[in-house]
Amino acid sequence: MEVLNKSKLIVKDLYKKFDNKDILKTISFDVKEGEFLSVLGPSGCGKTTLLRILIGLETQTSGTILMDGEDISHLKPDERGMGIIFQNYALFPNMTVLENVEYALKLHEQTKKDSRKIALSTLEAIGMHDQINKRPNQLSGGQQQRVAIARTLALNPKIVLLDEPISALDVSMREVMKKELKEIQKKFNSTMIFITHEQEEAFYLSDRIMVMSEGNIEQIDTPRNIYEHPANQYIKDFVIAHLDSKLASLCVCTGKKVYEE
Ligand SMILES: Nc1ncnc2c1ncn2[C@@H]1O[C@H](COP(=O)(O)OP(=O)(O)OP(=O)(O)O)[C@@H](O)[C@H]1O
Repeated sequence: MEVLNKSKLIVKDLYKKFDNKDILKTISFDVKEGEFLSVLGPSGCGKTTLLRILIGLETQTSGTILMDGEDISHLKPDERGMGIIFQNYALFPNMTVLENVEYALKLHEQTKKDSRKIALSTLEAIGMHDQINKRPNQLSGGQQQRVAIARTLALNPKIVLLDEPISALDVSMREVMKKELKEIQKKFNSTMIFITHEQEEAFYLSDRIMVMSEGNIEQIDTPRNIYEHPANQYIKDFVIAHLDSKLASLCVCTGKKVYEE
């Protein structure tokens, strides 16, 4: 594999088997500093397993994970400096928005003293500063997801992993969150790995997309290169045909391209 100096994360020969079944079939890839990488694939292709191994909730059968050049393969989740955002928000229902964001900051020695200040400035950056005294059940799904994002970003993680974070939202809110997520990533200059089975989401949000099937990487490239130069028949069927059928008429109507430049 081409090893790039600017890589934030390098995954080398990652292999995972469950019950004698190969789930990740010796995959290698890198993620660059500040990059938004989507992992796109159908249900069961190994996306969640990959994400759980990256964050340390699952152990790989073999292979190495390097962050900033350091081998983190066997570190505990809280030693890896990664943040994770789940589909179901996972907010504490009995805490206010501010308390939810402050909670984890108070647990860390480096951020304990300034926890309120950091929580408030992150909520402000994410546009939730006028909701800080509300509890999660007083917020819309999109607002709850923004609080979950603020809670993760407040800790200043080296990499943010997003596990289908907008899938649970209704269609119109998904469109809003897609745009917001892109703005938030630019504002915080975060390195993000985004898990999704939605082709349009991946094409809209990503600098690069890693398309997976059955534990293999089928193609990893920019949306434009994947669209214009699909690597194989699988990409043509799973990605291009889907985008063409869903978006072609829309693009003709709006004059937009399938991918953002
Ligand atoms: N703890 C486990 N024990 C045994 N098999 C597992 C375990 N976790 C996942 N698998 C299997 O690994 C394969 C990949 O699952 P994984 O959840 O990583 O896929 P996915 O692409 O994230 O799918 P989805 O989008 O449905 O979550 C599946 O066949 C699944 O049954």
